Amino acid sequence: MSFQELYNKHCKQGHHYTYGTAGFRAHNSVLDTVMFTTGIVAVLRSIYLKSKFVGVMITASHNPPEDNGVKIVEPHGEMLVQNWEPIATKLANSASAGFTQLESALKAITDELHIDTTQLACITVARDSRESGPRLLAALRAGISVFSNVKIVDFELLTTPQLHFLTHTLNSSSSPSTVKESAYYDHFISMWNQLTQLHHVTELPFHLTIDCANGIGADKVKELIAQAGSVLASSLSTVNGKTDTFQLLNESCGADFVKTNQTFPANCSPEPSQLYCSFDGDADRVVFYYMDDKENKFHLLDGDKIATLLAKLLADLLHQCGLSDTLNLGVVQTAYANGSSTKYISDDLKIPVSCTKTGVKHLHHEAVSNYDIGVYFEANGHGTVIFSSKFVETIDIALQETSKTNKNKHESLLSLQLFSQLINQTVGDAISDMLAVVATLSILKLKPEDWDQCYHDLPNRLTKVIVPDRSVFVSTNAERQLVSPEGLQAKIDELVAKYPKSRSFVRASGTEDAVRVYAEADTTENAIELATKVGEQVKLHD
Ligand SMILES: CC(=O)N[C@H]1[C@@H](OP(=O)(O)O)O[C@H](CO)[C@@H](O)[C@@H]1O
Ligand SMILES: [Mg+2]
Repeated sequence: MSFQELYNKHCKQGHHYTYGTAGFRAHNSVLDTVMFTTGIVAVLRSIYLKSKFVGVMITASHNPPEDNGVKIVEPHGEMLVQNWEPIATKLANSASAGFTQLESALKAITDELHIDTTQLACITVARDSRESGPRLLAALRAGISVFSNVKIVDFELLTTPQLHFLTHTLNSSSSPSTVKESAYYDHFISMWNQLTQLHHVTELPFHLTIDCANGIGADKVKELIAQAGSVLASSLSTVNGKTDTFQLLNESCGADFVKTNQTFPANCSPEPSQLYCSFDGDADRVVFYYMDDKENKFHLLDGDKIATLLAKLLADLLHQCGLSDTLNLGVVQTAYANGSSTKYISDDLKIPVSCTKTGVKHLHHEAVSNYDIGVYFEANGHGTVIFSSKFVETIDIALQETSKTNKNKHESLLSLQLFSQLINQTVGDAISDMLAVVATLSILKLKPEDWDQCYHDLPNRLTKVIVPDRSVFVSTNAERQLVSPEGLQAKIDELVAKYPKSRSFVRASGTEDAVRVYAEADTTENAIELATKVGEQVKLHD
């Protein structure tokens, strides 16, 4: 089919698209056009990067089942570079205006970036378990097929982090055609086995129940457990694993549900002191929780608690190897991190903390730019740890120089090395993060309550306000202050001054048509009251 025939078959006019916090996301019925143009963008990006594999993931993560979305993965597994987001947006909105507009926008981009569209493009694609996935994949493939010299590796159903990992693996491999999904399980199981054997872990200090949000993570974590040894198989079980009942995706379960409602998901019968975790719809985020044995209350162990647990272990290991002054460790958070966690990291752990804008692409960038070991997590459980090339070289050399007779140092160096590979460094990964947390708790012999003791969360509230035009809410200072609408920040400051230990900020969501209000204070009542009052001010200023 010609370019125009493909366009006519898959594209509709009239919808306005924006590449948001995590790519394009909307109701599936309006997404065919943007799938088509994202196929084109991925081809251009691959050619621009000299035929490296570029990934395209079709998912809408924690959104409702009828939504879907698409995001582009860079060759080494990062999110699409930010200066290409306007290109993706421009092509989508040109296609939405008409075929001639799309054709001329494409020509302008290829001319400006000197892209020769006859060169080879290499693309990896995958989708989550949503019902609209196959139809949207067809639109994406149609966009890719506008170009004649393309190699596509279709991994079919994957979690988002699996696609990131496999795209990176393909680009690093001397024989890409041999890279299969199994490379993911082989790698993480091998690292888990080596790390836990080094520390003589023969059983976990708890049973872990994994809520899979009825999403793609269910099939994939079951595959991992089936292939892993008996330690995991005997201590891990899954609930909410119905990937084939589309309408159940994220329904009363999953990381977003648990974090927002601060309660157990459906189909989970909690037992005191056992550990639980929830994935989101595409398994790139995870939160943990448990029920205490005194009051049988729900306790959330969110992204902040994960970050502090991992940062503490890594800081201790660095100290044991005598490398604390050579390799710098830092934690990256967003404004949504609980104030108590930030205080604990800087005052008690004495580890530097930075704050960035919402969205893992921002945290990742900050971690890579500043630290040899960069621990970054959003409070909602998105995150990972990245390790610099200096870290890799330093540990390699130290391992060669340290004799095995210096058992403690040798073991700490090896632990750091294995840990850096047990974590999926390309992007936050619910499965890999879960393994890292479980390994840490098992090595340190911590029960859920012990982990929770490091600091106590300040009571907080996150709410949404629907406004006619969220684009008027412009923020600065890592989204902690508003510059527009005029006068609103002063009102927020006035309100915050009235509550002890309080903090509040407002920002436009990048994934939903809403403005988010966050508030924390000394008591739950005060946090709720502050969030409500700030929300009222937002409504007055829209
Ligand atoms: C407060 C919050 O949780 N925001 C989420 C949400 O972004 P918003 O831009 O706030 O809609 O979705 C993002 C993508 O999944 C995630 O990275 C981010 O943390
Ligand atoms: Mg997700």
